[in-house]
Parts: sequence; structure tokens; C-alpha cells
Amino acid sequence: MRIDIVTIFPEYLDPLRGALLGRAIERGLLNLDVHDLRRWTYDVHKGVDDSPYGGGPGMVMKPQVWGEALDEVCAGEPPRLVVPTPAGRPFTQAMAHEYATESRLVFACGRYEGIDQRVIDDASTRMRVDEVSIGDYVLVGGEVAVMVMVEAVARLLPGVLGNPLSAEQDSFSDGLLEGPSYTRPEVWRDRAVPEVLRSGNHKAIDRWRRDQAIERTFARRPDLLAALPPESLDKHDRAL
Ligand SMILES: Oc1ccccc1-c1ccno1
Repeated sequence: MRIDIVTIFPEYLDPLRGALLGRAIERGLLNLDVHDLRRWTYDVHKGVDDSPYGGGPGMVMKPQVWGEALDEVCAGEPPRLVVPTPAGRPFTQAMAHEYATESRLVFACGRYEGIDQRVIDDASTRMRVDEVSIGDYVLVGGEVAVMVMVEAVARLLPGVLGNPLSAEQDSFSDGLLEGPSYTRPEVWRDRAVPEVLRSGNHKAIDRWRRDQAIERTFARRPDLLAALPPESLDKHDRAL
């Protein structure tokens, strides 16, 4: 997979080249290019924003600069363009899986009050464009949101995670939150690991883990339970 990121703060994305993703890049599982948007500015001040039509606070990123940048970065095989914005569609694990099947992703990091809408409208005539939010809060810019999405997608690429089962047993993989996890020691500050996990009875362990996942999801994310297909909960699940 090839990922391109356009930003006015390229150094913000440096952490993506460390640890797990850095190894994926070294192993050729992922190509990552970060581009400084100011490369496509055309005035002495390298301006990237201007005041909003209609008035209001803040500044809007200029369409000319973004248009030139995306023309060049998105050239060749049309990528899927992802534009992080608080006004976007919620980013989910299902979208991470969908993005992980793409051969090219381009992320446009907006700042200020966002990118002139005509940039998205123009790009949509040539490629699939998603305006995506990572949560119901406001950040200063899209760089953090891009790091979240790139990590969520890259870890799903074949060979990136040491154990592929980890991705298969993620929270949300079965529509539920993951239950609690434990490791040694068996007792810590007078708190013992649940006995079933030490029993060696894998049928009982699987049942206990599913019960914990359903109870946690019911308590913290009832919306996920409501979205489950009815057939995915058995009689025991419903009795919880
Ligand atoms: O708050 C933002 C500002 C710029 C770009 C993206 C965001 C955002 C907030 C939540 N998800 O994305």
C-alpha cells in the first residue's frame, strides 16, 4: 500500500516512521510519503489560507494551493482521498478494514477552519473522497487524525502485526468491545486473576470472555449492541 500525506507540518507525522510502522516501511509492506503543502504556494509569504467568505472567525485554506498539491500527489492511479474533519463521517474499524484493501490512500491535513469546499468537490470528479471524523471533538489540525487512521489501517496490512490473530480478535471485530485482559502474577495487591482463565477449560474460557465482552459493551456502548444483527446473539447472550 502507498500512503501520501499532505500537511503544512510534515514533521508532525515523523512518529509514523517509528516502531511497528517503521518496520513495515523497511519491509516494503507500506510506502509512506509526506508532502509539505507549502511546496505548492506561489507567493513570497508561502500563504496557504485566507479569510472566509461570509465572514466569521478563523481562516480557510486556499483552493489554488490545495488544488495544485492534489493534482500532483494524486497523479497516476487514482487514490482514495481522505480528508479528516470534525464534520466528517465517523471513522470506524470497519472503515479501517475497507481502507486496508486500497492500493493508494492520500490524506489531506486541513488546518484553521478547514479547506475550501471546492477542493473536495473538484477532487470528487476524479477520485473517491471521504470526509472523515475520528471523534466528536475539535482538534487544531488534521495531522493527529491522520496518524490515528494510518496506524489503524497499517496494522491490518498482511505481515505488519506479528500475530495476525491479534487483528482478528480486535475490539469491534465481532461488533463487541473486548473484555478485560490479565497476565502474571496470579495475585497482585490481593486481586486474583479470574479462576476460569487459569482452568485450562478453553470452552469455559471462550464463554467467559464472550460474556465479559457483552456485559462491557452493554455498559459502555449499548449502541454497538443495538447495531448487532439479531442472529449474532445466542440464547445465553440474551439471558445476560
Ligand atoms: O478537529 C479537526 C480539525 C482539523 C481536521 C480534523 C479534525 C477532526 C476532529 C475530529 N476528527 O477530525
